[in-house]
Amino acid sequence: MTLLNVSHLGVSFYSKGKKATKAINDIHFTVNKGETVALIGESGSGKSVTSLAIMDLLPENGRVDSGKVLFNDQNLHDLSKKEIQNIRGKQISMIFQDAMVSLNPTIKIGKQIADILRFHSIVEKRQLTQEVLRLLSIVGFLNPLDVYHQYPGKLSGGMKQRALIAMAISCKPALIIADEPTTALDVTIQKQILDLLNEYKEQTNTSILLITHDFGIVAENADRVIVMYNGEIVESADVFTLFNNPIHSYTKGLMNSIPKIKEPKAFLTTIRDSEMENQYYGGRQFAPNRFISHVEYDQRESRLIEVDPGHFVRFFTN
Ligand SMILES: Nc1ncnc2c1ncn2[C@@H]1O[C@H](COP(=O)(O)OP(=O)(O)OP(=O)(O)O)[C@@H](O)[C@H]1O
Repeated sequence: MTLLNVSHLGVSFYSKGKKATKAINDIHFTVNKGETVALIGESGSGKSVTSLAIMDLLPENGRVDSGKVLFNDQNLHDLSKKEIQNIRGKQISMIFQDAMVSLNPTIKIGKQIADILRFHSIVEKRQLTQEVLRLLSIVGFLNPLDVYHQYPGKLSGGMKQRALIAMAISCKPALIIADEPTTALDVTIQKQILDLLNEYKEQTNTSILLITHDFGIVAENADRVIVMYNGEIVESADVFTLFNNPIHSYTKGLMNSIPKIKEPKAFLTTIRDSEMENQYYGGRQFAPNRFISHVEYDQRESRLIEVDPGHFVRFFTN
């Protein structure tokens, strides 16, 4: 059952005296109930702008110039400020990479979680503390009372992410948008945090939109994958299909740039031009690709074409 339906979403940024710049174009995907969908792409590909546009949280100079975001069949962009505020945090919550952006350093953890519960009237006042302690223990704190009375600055990176997850799940949201939730953490803690999110998802049938640049994280956590490049979706499929049969040359290049333990480091993180050379599939030319100039690209049309059931690839159509 579809929970989130993003259709033909486009966002541009405007700055005085300059031409508007398109950050994302024709973004089109769904998230079903209980599903984890990963948005993956290099830095600047438009992952964060997509999630901010969904939540109506774009910076002032950013504007949605096309498309719709249906959440439970309701277009979020038709709602008043107050209505969308009620959905944010309660039905859709966000976890960001940098916990200190979301946690107020001057307020104790327990009060910050209690404030959310109070804002959305989730439990009665006399049950607030008990509920906060319950949430802190769900996210793995063995000493919830100590954490309740801590300021965020006293917690390690992993503990801060746990506290953020406690905040994110406090209102039992239907959808969690996790934007690089573990990028700042070391690998062991990263796994613990993602396992925690997955466990919660399994138990509650919550949906997750996971934003990452890490194919390893995608392989272990996502049901479906959307590959973004230069503000557009270039390929999307279920995780098994994408890993076993990537089609777009950009997806292949991105996969080959995953660090391999035995290769020298200098070789690892760039997508080699040779991997982008095969520009055609079944007689159709991939769009976009780095062998085509901006000018030519602007003059041509492209769209996602379903090459196999549920497997979409972007090709030029003219
Ligand atoms: N406030 C802004 N003003 C102008 N352009 C912006 C603004 N925020 C983002 N952009 C542009 O939108 C495009 C997409 O950026 P976005 O942050 O979504 O990329 P990303 O894939 O999330 O990258 P990262 O992984 O580095 O966060 C980029 O070209 C970026 O320069």
